Amino acid sequence: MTSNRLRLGVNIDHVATVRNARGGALPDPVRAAHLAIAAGADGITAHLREDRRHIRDTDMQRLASELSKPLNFEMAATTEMIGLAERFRPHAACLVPEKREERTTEGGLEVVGQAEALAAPIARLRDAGCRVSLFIEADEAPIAMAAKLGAPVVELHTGTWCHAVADSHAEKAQAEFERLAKGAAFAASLGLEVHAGHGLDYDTARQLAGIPAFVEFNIGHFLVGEAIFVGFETAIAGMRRAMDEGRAAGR
Ligand SMILES: CC(=O)[C@@H](O)[C@H](O)COP(=O)(O)O
Ligand SMILES: NCC(=O)COP(=O)(O)O
Repeated sequence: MTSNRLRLGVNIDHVATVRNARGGALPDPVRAAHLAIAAGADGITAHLREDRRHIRDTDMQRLASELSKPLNFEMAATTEMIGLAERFRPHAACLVPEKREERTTEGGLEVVGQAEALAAPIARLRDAGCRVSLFIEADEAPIAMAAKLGAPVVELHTGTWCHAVADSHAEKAQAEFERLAKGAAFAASLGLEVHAGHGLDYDTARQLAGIPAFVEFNIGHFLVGEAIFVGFETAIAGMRRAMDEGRAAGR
C-alpha cells in the first residue's frame, strides 16, 4: 500500500433512510458499517441530523463503540450535537451546514462570517479528542479561515461539480473541477488534510482521484443505491477500484 493511496470513507446514512421508511429496526446501518469495513472501507461516515431523519443517536453511539475503523461523525455545530460528540468521542467530527427543509446538504459551511461562532465548538471537539473537519466550498477564503481556526482537516463539497457532470453541463463541470483542484492544492499548501465528498459516483470519484492533494473521499448515497443492484460489498469494491485507477492515472 503506497502512502498516497486515497482513503474511502463509506457513509451509511441512507441505510437508515430505508430502515426509517418502515419504522422498524431493519436494515441496520451498523451492520452495513461492519460490512463496509469488511469490504475495504477505511472508515465510516454518518450524519446525525437535527431532525433525525436517518441516523439516530443510538446508531451513532453503537458506531462509536463497535467499529474497528475510524468513525467520522457529521453534525451541525449546535450545542446538542457537540454534547453528543463529547459523549460518543468519535475519531473525527465533521461540521456541516444544516437546514431542516433541505433534501440534502446544499453547500459548504459558512466559515468566514461565522468564525467567532465556530471557534468554541471546534475547541470543544478537539478537547474531546476528535479530529475536526470542516465541510466547505473549495474557495480560498473558507479554506484560509479553516486553517486559521485550527481545523486540521477540510472536506471540499463536490456536490455542485457532481450535479454539473450528471446534467451534462460540460462548461460548468470543467469550471467546478478546476475550482476543486485549485482549492485542494491551496488547502494542502496550508498544511490541511484534504477530503472530498457529496454526490460522488464511480466516474466522478475516478476523475477526482487524479488530484494528488486529496487524501480521503466520503461516499454514501451512490453506494447504497448501487448496492440494490450489485450488493454493498461489490459496490464498495468497485469504488475502491475506481479510486485506485484515478489515482494511478493522475500520477
Ligand atoms: C455533508 C454531506 O455532504 C453529506 O454527507 C451529508 O450527510 C448529506 O446529508 P444526507 O446524508 O442527509 O443527504
Ligand atoms: N460528506 C459526504 C458524505 O459523507 C457522503 O455524501 P453522499 O455520497 O451521500 O452524497
